[in-house]
Amino acid sequence: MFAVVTLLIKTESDGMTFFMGNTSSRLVFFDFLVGMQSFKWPQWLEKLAKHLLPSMELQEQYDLLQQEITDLKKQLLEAENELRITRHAFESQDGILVTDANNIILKVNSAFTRLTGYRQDEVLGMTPSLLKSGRQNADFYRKMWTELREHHYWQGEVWDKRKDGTIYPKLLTIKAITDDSHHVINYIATFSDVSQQKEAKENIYRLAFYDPLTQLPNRRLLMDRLSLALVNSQKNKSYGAILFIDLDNFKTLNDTKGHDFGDLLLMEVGSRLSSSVRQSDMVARFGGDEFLVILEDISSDEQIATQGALRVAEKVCQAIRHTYEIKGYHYHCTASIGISLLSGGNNIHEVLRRADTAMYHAKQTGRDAYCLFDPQMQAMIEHKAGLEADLRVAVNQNQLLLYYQIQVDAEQRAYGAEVLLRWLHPERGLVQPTQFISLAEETGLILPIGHYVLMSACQQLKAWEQSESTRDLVLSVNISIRQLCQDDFVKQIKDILEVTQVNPSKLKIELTESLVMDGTSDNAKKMLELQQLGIHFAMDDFGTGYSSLVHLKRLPLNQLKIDRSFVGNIVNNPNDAVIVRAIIAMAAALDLEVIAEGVESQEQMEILRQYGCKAFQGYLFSRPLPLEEFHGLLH
Ligand SMILES: Nc1nc2c(ncn2[C@@H]2O[C@@H]3COP(=O)(O)O[C@H]4[C@@H](O)[C@H](n5cnc6c(=O)[nH]c(N)nc65)O[C@@H]4COP(=O)(O)O[C@H]3[C@H]2O)c(=O)[nH]1
Repeated sequence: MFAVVTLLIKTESDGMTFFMGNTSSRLVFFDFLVGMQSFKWPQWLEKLAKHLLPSMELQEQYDLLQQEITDLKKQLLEAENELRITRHAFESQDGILVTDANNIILKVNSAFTRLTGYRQDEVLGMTPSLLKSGRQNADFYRKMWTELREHHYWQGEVWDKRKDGTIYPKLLTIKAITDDSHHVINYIATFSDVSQQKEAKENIYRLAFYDPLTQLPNRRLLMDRLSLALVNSQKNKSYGAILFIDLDNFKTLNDTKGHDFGDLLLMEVGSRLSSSVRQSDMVARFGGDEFLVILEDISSDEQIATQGALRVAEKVCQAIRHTYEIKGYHYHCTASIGISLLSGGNNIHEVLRRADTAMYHAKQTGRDAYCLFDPQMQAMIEHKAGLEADLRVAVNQNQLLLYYQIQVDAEQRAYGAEVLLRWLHPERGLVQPTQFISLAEETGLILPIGHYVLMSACQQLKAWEQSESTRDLVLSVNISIRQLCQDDFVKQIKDILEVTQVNPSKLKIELTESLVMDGTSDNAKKMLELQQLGIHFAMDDFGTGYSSLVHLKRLPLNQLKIDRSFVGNIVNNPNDAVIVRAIIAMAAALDLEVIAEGVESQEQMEILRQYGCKAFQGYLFSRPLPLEEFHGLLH
């Protein structure tokens, strides 16, 4: 019963070695070294059993063996499948590197070669450190190995170097393989090149946090950094500052030279700002033509911090002031800067509001200036905000009144009047236009106000047609450049003329010199169209702006209005007298009428008359009056 048989069978097809051992009981053991494919088990087993086993036991042993073999075949097929899966997995898209316990490379897959540039034969026997780029320090690797020792697993991003020297980021996973006694026998590292994902992520980040035009941090990133700066300021007990920078007259540049030109200027301003401050300071584009600089940790002394911030503001002003060369043009640009100190107690919106207020103040003081926030400014801003709210109500509640100031000829006969607006405020009383017109312009309220004035003036002209004494009067109406810039301005005037049925030649529109000169040729076209209807145009405050003859010739004007600052000095200041004389001569040469405003004395009138001036307006004849009083003046 105890027959010991050892068989060694080799198949030609698979090169398989197959041992069959002790068959004395049911014990049969097989040792498979390699998988096998086609083997006719039942036939050879039958033959084998016949030779080896006593006949009486033949059937029993045969059945047993057959069962064993069937199980074995099943296991073999399973192992074979697993092997196939492992082979496919090893040849995946991810690089795979297998080392022994000493980190010596045993095997790499073809993706490894594709990703690193190294063939298997070049790396066998080496350690993975040949892939190091040097971007991670020793501490990084120390932590990695600690984790591998403790958890047998590590994953992270690593910058490695390819065979050609290029450095790339990869996502690396390392697993330690252990034997039954928990000793590490291998390390398997899998990795993928994450350059593209990283690049995509960076692009998304750039889009979300950087301004695409200037490449500077945008408002969102700035707000993050500003809140951090406030936290740091509190922690370090030191003062920082923000500079709120707004370019002067940027809109005019954009309108006249086009957006391309404006974009190039913004890019250049951005780079000048960056080079005017320390690397650690942040320059951001806040929006449009507004930039913001955060200066952190200037000093723990408020006075010194203030001085520091003012010095930077001066430097920034200077940098912006240098001439720009854009598309072959030499362009001059300035900025208004508001400064607000950063200290721990403030909140982000408060700091921004203060800087904005100070910037506004810098603009008011004549631009190309910087200004440190002080609480009085706040009061001024609040007053302005109150005025603005009231002005909105004023438009709807008919608190705006038209006053009329007479205009006379050389014989002091009334030939017309200028309409001047007054605001009858329920609490403040009569408010002069100098106190609310620029606010109305800033807020856009000038559009409904201006329309109301024009409509009322035309209605008045129509009413004057009824009376002999007023029938021939011409009414001058001030127009803001914002009104003229409206696309439908011509239509608005035509509609008013249509509704009121007034003679257009009785209406004169007054425009300020500097504003018209700044405007686009579109404005000149609109003026021409209106002039063709019969409307007249006067240039107000003449002599105080650019006084460019070229522009003057291009505009469809009928009258120049000599500014009252020259008229006021005509008696005592020979320079002003010369200017007035020149204006009158020039108007004659250009075939334009001329009127002197602000005539307060007989002496002034005499001199003006001698110079050839034929029309006059001023307190000498009358102050601006309400309609009733103006009528009284005519009779
Ligand atoms: N010192 C002195 N001043 C004299 C004399 N004669 C007249 N004035 C003042 O000079 C200003 C002349 O108006 P402006 O140059 O068009 O300057 C106007 C005009 O630019 C603006 N404005 C007034 N009404 C309107 C309006 O309806 N629309 C627009 N857009 N602006 C207006 O407000 C400015 C100021 O208007 P007012 O305060 O009424 O001031 C008026 C008038 O009261 C004089 O002999 N001496």
